[in-house]
Amino acid sequence: MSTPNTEQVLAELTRVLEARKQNADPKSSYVASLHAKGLNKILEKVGEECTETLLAAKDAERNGDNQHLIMETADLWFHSLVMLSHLGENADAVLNELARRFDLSGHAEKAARNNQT
Ligand SMILES: N=c1c2ncn([C@@H]3O[C@H](COP(=O)(O)OP(=O)(O)OP(=O)(O)O)[C@@H](O)[C@H]3O)c2ncn1[C@@H]1O[C@H](COP(=O)(O)O)[C@@H](O)[C@H]1O
Repeated sequence: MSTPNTEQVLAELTRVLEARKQNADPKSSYVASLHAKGLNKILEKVGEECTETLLAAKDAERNGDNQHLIMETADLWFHSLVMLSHLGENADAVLNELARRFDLSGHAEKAARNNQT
């Protein structure tokens, strides 16, 4: 099987996450078990994975091996997608927001945000 592209991976994961949220038994599905435990548990996992990712990045800088960092970042992305799903959103909303920012400098975007407040 060829390596799936970014769009295919996010689309398939989004489909599976939605199906697990709707139909799955928390005893057999980790995703369903997170939804059953509620938002605070999901946020706890996002926070944990965020910290683990930061530590893995520092290790990667020290030892030149990015493999652990990639695993931790995958955990962080996955739990962030479960968080979005729990709140009725999905990866498309984030991808659309990133697409909206194409060709917009980070400095200009930040200035526009500050002018809104
Ligand atoms: N991508 C993932 C994925 N990444 C990480 N994880 C799980 O996330 C958990 C977090 O890791 P931890 O080491 O923090 O787990 P833990 O210590 O057991 O967790 P806690 O006791 O602290 O809650 C592990 O159980 C991982 O297996 C994932 N679980 C599921 N998926 C995807 O979601 C789909 C649906 O999963 P199920 O709902 O389990 O069928 C799967 O087919 C995958 O595509």
